[in-house]
Amino acid sequence: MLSRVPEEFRPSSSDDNREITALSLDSRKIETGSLFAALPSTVEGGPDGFDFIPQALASGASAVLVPSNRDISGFETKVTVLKSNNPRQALSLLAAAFSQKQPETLVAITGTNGKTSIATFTRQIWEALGHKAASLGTLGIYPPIPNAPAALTTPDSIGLFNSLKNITDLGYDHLALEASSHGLDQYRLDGLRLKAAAFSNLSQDHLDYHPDMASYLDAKLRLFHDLLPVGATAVLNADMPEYAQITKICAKRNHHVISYGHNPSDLQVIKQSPTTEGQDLVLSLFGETHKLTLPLTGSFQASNIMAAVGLTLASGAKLKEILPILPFLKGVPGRAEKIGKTAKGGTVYVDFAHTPDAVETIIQALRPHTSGKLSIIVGCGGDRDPGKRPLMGGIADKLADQAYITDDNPRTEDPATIRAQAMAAAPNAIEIDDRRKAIFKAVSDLHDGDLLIIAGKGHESGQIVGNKILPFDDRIIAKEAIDHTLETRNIGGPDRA
Ligand SMILES: CC(=O)N[C@H]1[C@@H](OP(=O)(O)OP(=O)(O)OC[C@H]2O[C@@H](n3ccc(=O)[nH]c3=O)[C@H](O)[C@@H]2O)O[C@H](CO)[C@@H](O)[C@@H]1O[C@H](C)C(=O)N[C@@H](C)C(=O)N[C@H](CCC(=O)O)C(=O)O
Ligand SMILES: Nc1ncnc2c1ncn2[C@@H]1O[C@H](COP(=O)(O)OP(=O)(O)OP(=O)(O)O)[C@@H](O)[C@H]1O
Ligand SMILES: N[C@H](CCC[C@H](N)C(=O)O)C(=O)O
Ligand SMILES: [Mg+2]
Repeated sequence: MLSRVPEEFRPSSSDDNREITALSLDSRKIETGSLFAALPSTVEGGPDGFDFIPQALASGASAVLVPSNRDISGFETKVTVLKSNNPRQALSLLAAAFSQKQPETLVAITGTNGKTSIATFTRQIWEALGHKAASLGTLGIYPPIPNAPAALTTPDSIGLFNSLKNITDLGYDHLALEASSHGLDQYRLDGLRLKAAAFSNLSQDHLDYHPDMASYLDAKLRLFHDLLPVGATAVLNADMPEYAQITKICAKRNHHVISYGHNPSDLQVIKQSPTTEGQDLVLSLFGETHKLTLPLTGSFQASNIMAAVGLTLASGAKLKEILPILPFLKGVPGRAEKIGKTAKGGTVYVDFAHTPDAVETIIQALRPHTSGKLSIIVGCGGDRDPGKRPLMGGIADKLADQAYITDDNPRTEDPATIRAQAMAAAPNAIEIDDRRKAIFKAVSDLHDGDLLIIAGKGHESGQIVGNKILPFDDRIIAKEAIDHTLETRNIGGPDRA
């Protein structure tokens, strides 16, 4: 019988004694005895999973999940048929039922920027408190585990719930995961048993997928509307223009709200003073003043840390236990990560800013650490929101002393066209097609006290060109470029440095 299938999805005929052994949403990856979820594409004109049912059956599928409105007369007698008005959501609930196990303390973070940072800091705080904790998102699963799904920030529901089981089986009972807007919109996370959820901020991204900013926000709000259980904790950025709107949803769901930010809030950043190694903070935490030294560069990291404090409080930790941990937090790979100094004394950072707001944020965050000029390398991803390109180019050009426009991940688009769209709003920028050349040029242009931000790819270890991923790591190339300045100095003598 379909023992692991929740009652609501079982077919009405009860003489079905086939067991479903696994789930799949891809007809090319069917194992014998599995259920094939025949999902319509999320993109207009994309392939329809329904058309691949014959292929799935030929590969040994013993059941299919189909949209309720589809005509199944062709294969009804050959196979168990499950129907749903919302097959993507049904698949997630099935995946949750199949995997069963989830870490006891599970929190999710949504927002345009900051999800990875907040998930990482949350994990670090839990670890320091002695919990076996993990994070899941753009950086994959950390600590790494076998058979982790690759590539997406929020994996597909089958991969996600399978990972939650594996994480739990390995003894991790605390997990912070990233909830992307695609993931929420495609119901990849339905079925999570969340203790808390955070919303970091909203700014333009992904308008290639969401029709407009309102739909983008709606996708993110699903986390609070639909997924965070009644009575659980919502950690909300009080600086967001949408803050009042989100708190209304939370009030309806009887969520306990912990607010954070620079505006009056439970976890309020009152003052930030940049230091050579990070920043000094004055905080008002539930009305009490605290001073804190953070070893992290970038004013935005203070907000991300307050969000992580909110999430760890929501999971039962006490403020007095959390505060002593904060001065020892480590930076997040590829986020405002300092790479080194050139022979002439310029400093190089790598950052994952790939939205207009993040480009602005990182320039403003690192400006106080520059005694000379600040330059930035910016590129824009192909097959992603083209509306971001002139905005990113324009902000870089306006706010930095020198912007360099180069390639990011062109994917299947023409890189020259992408660069031209960014250059259109960046009259003073220098265009260099090859990213490696751009890094070498920008690094060699640095003088004493200057600072360079290499933005867009952060931790990424490859460059996606067409359908290939070519090895490329900004941090490695930046080191090579820095070393080149040091070698050139050694060869030419100090007077040429
Ligand atoms: C645009 C998008 O989000 N697409 C996601 C969506 O794919 P889809 O269902 O639309 O796929 P499709 O190719 O149109 O095919 C339709 C169906 O037919 C099936 N099919 C297709 C061909 C075949 O031979 N056999 C077969 O069964 C497919 O498996 C699929 O179920 O559902 C799939 C399963 O969950 C995802 O893997 C896929 O992510 C693609 C690969 C992707 O690149 N997504 C990116 C944009 C994404 O999700 N990014 C977010 C944002 C990160 C951030 O915050 O910045 C993320 O969470 O990573
Ligand atoms: N709180 C914040 N406010 C504004 N910008 C931020 C904030 N936190 C991080 N950033 C910027 O966004 C970049 C990406 O940060 P992070 O990886 O934490 O975000 P993310 O939401 O996980 O991104 P993605 O959507 O790609 O998963 C950082 O490198 C930084 O430039
Ligand atoms: N999670 C982000 C990553 C973008 C990284 C950037 N390097 C790009 O390729 O645009 C996205 O899928 O939009
Ligand atoms: Mg992320």
